Amino acid sequence: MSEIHELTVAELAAALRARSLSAEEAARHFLARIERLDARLNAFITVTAEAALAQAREADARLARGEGGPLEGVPIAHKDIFCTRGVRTSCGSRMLDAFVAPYDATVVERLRAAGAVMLGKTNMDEFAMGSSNETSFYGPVRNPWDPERVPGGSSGGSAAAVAARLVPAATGTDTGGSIRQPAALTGITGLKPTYGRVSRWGMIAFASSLDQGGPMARTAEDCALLLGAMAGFDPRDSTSVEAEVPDYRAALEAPLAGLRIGVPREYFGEGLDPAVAAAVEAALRVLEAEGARLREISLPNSRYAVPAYYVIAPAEASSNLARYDGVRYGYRCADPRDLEDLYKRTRGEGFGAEVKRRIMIGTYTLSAGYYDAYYLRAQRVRRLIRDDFLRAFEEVDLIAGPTSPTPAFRLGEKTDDPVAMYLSDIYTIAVNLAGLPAISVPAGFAHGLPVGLQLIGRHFDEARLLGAAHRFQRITDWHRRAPAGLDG
Ligand SMILES: NC(=O)C[C@H](N)C(=O)O
Repeated sequence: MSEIHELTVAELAAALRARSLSAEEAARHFLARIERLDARLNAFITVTAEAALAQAREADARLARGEGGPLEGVPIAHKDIFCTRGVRTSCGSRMLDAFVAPYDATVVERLRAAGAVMLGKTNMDEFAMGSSNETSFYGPVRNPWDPERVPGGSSGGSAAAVAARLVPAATGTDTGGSIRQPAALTGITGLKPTYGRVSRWGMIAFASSLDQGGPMARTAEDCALLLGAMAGFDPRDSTSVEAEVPDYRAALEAPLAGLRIGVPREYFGEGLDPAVAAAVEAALRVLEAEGARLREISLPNSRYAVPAYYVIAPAEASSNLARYDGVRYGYRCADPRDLEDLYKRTRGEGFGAEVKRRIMIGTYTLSAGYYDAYYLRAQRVRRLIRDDFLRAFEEVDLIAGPTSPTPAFRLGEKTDDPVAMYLSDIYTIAVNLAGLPAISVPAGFAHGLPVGLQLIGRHFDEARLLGAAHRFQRITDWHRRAPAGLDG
């Protein structure tokens, strides 16, 4: 058997079920790796070693009785945006540095019920606002492929942990690209499900009409396994959809032959690194050689996606983050003079610069006199963007293009230029505005750094997305490449 940390979730689950490996052994192996390597990466905010070993022993007992769920004994990590009962849930912010969640998020509960063992909580941009993990109160995460570079964000800790084989899979959330962009920049696979597919209950809110949790792992097959456990209706989330959860794993072997793939002209324009374009084009040729039929399409409103998002997401954020007032829970400033002083200093000291910027933008665009000019117009643009996709999906089954316009950039490179940072999500944001599912799959290298191919599907067509990604991974080995130098 190969080294434990080289096994995929599917392989680990099979080895555990066959009892050629115990859940306790697996947990100890990954915990030791985290202990040895994470000081360099900063991928974890909290490691829950003792609880993990206790969960692993329970999994072993169930496996010994021939019981247990599909992920029984498989170690995972949760982005620190998911509430975990009795465990700090910081959302990457000083505001929640001391917050211990009183309950588990639905995603946490479901993965636990499927048998997964939680090793800890991963680092992230503060309140998921960022594309580089540099806005975290706990410091930046480093990219395992090059420690001078960012892993992407906001689920950068989950991405780095999976890429460095500190854990075989992790959860992430994606509001404008936060699963797919870090997956692309670290050479792993990440799926953003359809809005409403996965419950947002217990997932700390950033922009509620866009936020969606999803799996991050090395392979599409593993993402299928995780999504199967995470997805489904939840009466506690009014936006979760009452639609049956298909057997994603069973749908993996659907052939690529005959699949109609649209390639948007707008995704290959200005700002795209030519080396990234070359890798993505080569990946498209691979799909074509397998029988997929490529055709150029147009998504004419693409260029309005980033501006519309940066009106809508901050507006929702300013409303969601109003709850952090020093009264109910979270950070409270010392010795407030009166209520106003309590509010001002709590929020002034508890939030970082990027979060404050978004709260101010959102408050501005929602204020009387500006609401129609900004918020309402952005909502109309959102509809046009969604219509572009729906029209395209009358002619094609999937849409393919780059996930990110560049590979991983250097730490500090974009921190003084928010617009440059926001443009990292130029190909991912429209998908959230339209509520569609999309996956990023490793598709080669540019300047020695991983490149992601993005596949976008129709609403609730995750099975087809995962199938196409899986077939691609059967004939390529980009997803098997591991960053060098970590174990040296
Ligand atoms: N949360 C996300 O999906 C990331 C996006 N870059 C943002 O800062 O809003």
